[in-house]
Amino acid sequence: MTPARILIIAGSDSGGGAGIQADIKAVTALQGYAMTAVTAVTAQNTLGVQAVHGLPPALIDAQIRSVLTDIGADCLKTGMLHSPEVITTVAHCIKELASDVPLIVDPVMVAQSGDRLVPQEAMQALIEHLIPRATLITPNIPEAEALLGQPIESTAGMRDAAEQLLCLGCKAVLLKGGHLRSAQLKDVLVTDGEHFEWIHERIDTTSDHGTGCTLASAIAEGVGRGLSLKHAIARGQAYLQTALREAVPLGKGHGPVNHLHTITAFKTGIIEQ
Ligand SMILES: Nc1ncnc2c1ncn2[C@@H]1O[C@H](COP(=O)(O)OP(=O)(O)O)[C@@H](O)[C@H]1O
Ligand SMILES: Cc1ncc(COP(=O)(O)O)c(N)n1
Repeated sequence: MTPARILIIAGSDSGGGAGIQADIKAVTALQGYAMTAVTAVTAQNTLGVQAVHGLPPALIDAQIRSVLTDIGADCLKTGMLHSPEVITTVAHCIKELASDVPLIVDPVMVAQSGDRLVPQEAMQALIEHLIPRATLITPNIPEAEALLGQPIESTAGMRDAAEQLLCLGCKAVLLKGGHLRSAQLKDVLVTDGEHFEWIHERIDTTSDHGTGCTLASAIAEGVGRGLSLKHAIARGQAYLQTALREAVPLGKGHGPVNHLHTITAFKTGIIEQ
């Protein structure tokens, strides 16, 4: 089977739990082919973000161009885009080279640790240049609040907020409710004419670093292999929930999920452990 070609445009997490590293693991574990345009390098671990260095827009453009003019892509996924210039560069480049390719935008702003990764002014550029082109945006609650400029205080307000986000011009919104302190977690999908909800029991774990990146990349792999959006999200959710349940504690803070739980060859003894 030819794997789905997924181009990930996002930042690096030295700790390996979020960002590009989580994206590559999720796409690979789901049998897709992961390619990357690195936007920024972060010094980051399970405790927080110690340093951020954004790469020049021209180098980001060159990476996207290099991949798309040779290998091509079945789905694009964006994560940390650290400045308005980076956002306009990415938007122009994919308009020129991949105008028909589905685009999943994860509007990353803040790491799980609470450290800011993207300045507030980048939000406006995202609204103007990238969100109207998106097949799906996947904000968490703080990101949705920043995009809308209003608070979302309970799961009851999530559908209304997702519908308002849809008015920004994307084709669909998956609003993730992990940050609401509820026992049950709700994620809401709104498209033009359709509304759907996923409800999960909250797993009691500190291994929740990179959940948003992992979910968006798993969805990108599903869309890239030709699944419907709803099917790709359901499959991505199933993958992430098992990755949360099977996580092994690493580090002193918020550790990574277990991205590689899909690999059963070790368990069956086909490959020596
Ligand atoms: N402790 C948990 N138990 C079960 N699902 C979780 C848990 N934490 C996060 N999730 C799921 O992970 C996904 C992303 O979570 P969220 O925290 O809302 O976004 P982000 O990781 O982008 O901050 C959502 O589908 C959410 O339901
Ligand atoms: C480079 C990079 N990109 C994105 C995130 C968001 O991760 P989380 O899913 O923990 O909010 C991160 N911590 N680092």
